[in-house]
This record gives sequence, C-alpha cells and structure tokens, in this order.
Amino acid sequence: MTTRRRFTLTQYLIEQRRRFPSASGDFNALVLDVALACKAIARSVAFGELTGVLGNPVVDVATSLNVQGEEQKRLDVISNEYFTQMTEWGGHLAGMASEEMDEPYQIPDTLQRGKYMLVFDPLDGSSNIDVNVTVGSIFSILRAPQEVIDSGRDVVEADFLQPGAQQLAAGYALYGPTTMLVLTVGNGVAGFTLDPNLGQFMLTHPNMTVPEDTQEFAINASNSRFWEAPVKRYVDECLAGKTGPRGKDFNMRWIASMVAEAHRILMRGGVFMYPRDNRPPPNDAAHRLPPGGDLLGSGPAQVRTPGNPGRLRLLYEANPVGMLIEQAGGRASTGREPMLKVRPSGLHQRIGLVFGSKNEVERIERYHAEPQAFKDERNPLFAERSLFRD
Ligand SMILES: O=P(O)(O)OC[C@H]1O[C@](O)(COP(=O)(O)O)[C@@H](O)[C@@H]1O
Ligand SMILES: [Mg+2]
Ligand SMILES: [Mg+2]
Repeated sequence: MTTRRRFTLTQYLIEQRRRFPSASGDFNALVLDVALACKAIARSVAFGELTGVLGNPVVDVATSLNVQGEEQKRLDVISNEYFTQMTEWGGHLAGMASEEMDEPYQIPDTLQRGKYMLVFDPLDGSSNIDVNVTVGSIFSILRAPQEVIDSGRDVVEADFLQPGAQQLAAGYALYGPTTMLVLTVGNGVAGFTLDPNLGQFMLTHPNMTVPEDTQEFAINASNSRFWEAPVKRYVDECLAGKTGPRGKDFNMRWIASMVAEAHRILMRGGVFMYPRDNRPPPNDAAHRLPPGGDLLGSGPAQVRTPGNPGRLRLLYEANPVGMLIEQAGGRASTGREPMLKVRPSGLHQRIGLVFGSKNEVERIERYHAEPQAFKDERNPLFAERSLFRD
C-alpha cells in the first residue's frame, strides 16, 4: 500500500504566498497562530466533561451575559483566551475584536504591534456544547488602517467597521467527529483535516465549491410567525414540494450551529437563512435605544428600523462566512443586498443572513426586491394556501 502525499496547512500557505513575492510572511504566521488556537480549542472540546469545561454559566446568570446579552459558557471564555493568547505575541496584529469582548482587544505595550486585525467568534453554536453537537470557531483577517499601522496607536471600534469585501482572509474551524479548518485567502476555499497523530492540519478538500442549485434549506421554523413576507413565500414554496410552484421536493435541516450549517453547504450545497424579522430587537448593547430614542425615530442606524435586525453578527459570523461562500462560488446576502457590500455601523452589529447555493439566494433576493410579485405562474391560488399564513 502506498502512502498518499498530502500537503500541510503550512505548505499550502507557502504555496499561496508565492502569488505575493514581496510578502513578509507575517500573514502566514498569523494564520498558523489562529490554527494553533483552534487546535487548542479542539482539545478542550474533545475532553469535554472530563476536564469540567462544559456547560454552566461562567459565574452566574446575572453576571455572565456577554455584550450580546447572551449567557457565556465556560468554553466561550476559554476559546476566547486561546485566540488572544496564541495570536497576540507574534507582532502581526494591530488589535482584535471578538464576539465575547465588549471592546476591541489591545495588543499589550510590551509586545510588538503589526498591520493586521483579527476578528472572531471563538465558539459558534455554543448553546450546543452541552449536547455534544458540532461547534466551531469563525475568524476574519482585516488590514488595519494605514494610520493605525504607522502610529501604533490603540485600535478603536471604527477601525474594524470595514465592509466584508475588504477581508483579506476568512475561515472557520469545526469541532465535530473530525476537526477541520476551512480557509480562504482570497483564492478559492480549501479544507484541512486535523491529523491527530501529527497534530497537523492536512489539505483534504483542495477546492471546495458550492453547487449552484439545491433542494435543501435551513431555517429556524419556530420563528415563522415573525418572518417577513418574502421569507414566508420562499419557505412555503419549498414546503409545497413537487406539487407547488417549485415542482420539486425540498429537504430541511437545522443544527442551530451556523458554522456546521456553513460546512454542510460548502460540502453539498443548500441554503441557510437567519433573516431579519418582525420581533422586537434584542435588548443588548448593540441595539439598546439611546436616551429618548424610539424604534422608528432617532438613534444609531441599526435601531431605526422596527423589528429584529437578525440574530447573527455581521463582523464575526456573516462576513467571514460570506467571504468563504462567495469564494466557493455561492452567494451571501442580507436578502436585500450582497453581504460583503454592507458598511458596518457597529462592532457587535447583528444582521439578517442568507447564504448558500447561488440560484436559491438570488431567488430569495428577487422575492425581497419584488414583494408584490406573489402570484404563482402555475397555480394562481397558491398564495391563498400559505403554510405559514399571517
Ligand atoms: O437558537 P437559534 O435561534 O436556532 O440560534 C442558532 C444560531 O445561534 C448561533 O449559535 C449564534 O452563535 P453563538 O453560539 O456564537 O452565539 C448560530 O450559530 C446559530 O445559527
Ligand atoms: Mg456565533
Ligand atoms: Mg460564539
């Protein structure tokens, strides 16, 4: 039996760097530091209850809410620390921002500062930790504004508010039956599987692509009463299957771990939706009304619209996954505009997210663009039979 020659993540990064002959190697070193943090998190996840890292709020419910207004799990905090500790030392970073930290993270004065900024959700799907379902880490690399690089000053929120199209790289690690790292450096998407014997991420999925068409969708149907009309229409049509306007049956999945759903879609196509809806916005720091503000009137952009702006975070979840999906030939959108064009208005901003197989995402965008076009060509009565009627 011959042994199959596989590339390591390091070798892949060296190959990619050949496209930029003047590159210093800082970028590659940063990605490898991120990969190291992910390996450490993978170990913590794998030991689970044996090392007491699972479950339970860090302190107590009253004091362990993060800036999102959500309960922090022990592993959220541990994973956040792995990310900061393993990436801050190398002189590559100007600063970091994390879903689990209220403010931007400053590289300590005792360490060198660099030209990149790291943005991450250290543990996505952490509500699944206690039930041993796949979770993951999501990250994105941005270039710091030139003036930050030149001055070496502390980073501030505004430095991170760059549209997703400006991301230099994005990726996620998946802590499932196998540990994987899926990465784009702007030249397609590559997947690596952690070889537990070597402790190395090995290139196993060199050119991940999202099929243009699909018959699988993912949405949290318990929110259906809050959905906007274009989303209801889309889901109704999928559920109607062969006898409905789509003329084919659809399958449905919901893991409640977006990173795992993104991976499934990268592997076999599909569409994921966590759209904005008509619930009141969450009472977290990113959406709290300013004094005297109201939902329809004054205040920052994200509280001007009535309803819930979405559950997922633009900087930590939607943009990195958006870059990966688009690099793999899929599409990512708010439903109304391409995700990567959105100009962020806040570090912890939430947003409606639709991504996956291109033709389905474009269809959902069309439904948002022409909400009045509700007539089914093949069956004009279809709209009357809505499964998720108002
Ligand atoms: O409970 P819901 O509404 O299904 O939420 C599931 C969603 O929440 C998230 O877990 C949010 O991520 P965090 O675990 O990082 O807070 C997404 O991964 C997932 O899609
Ligand atoms: Mg998350
Ligand atoms: Mg998280």
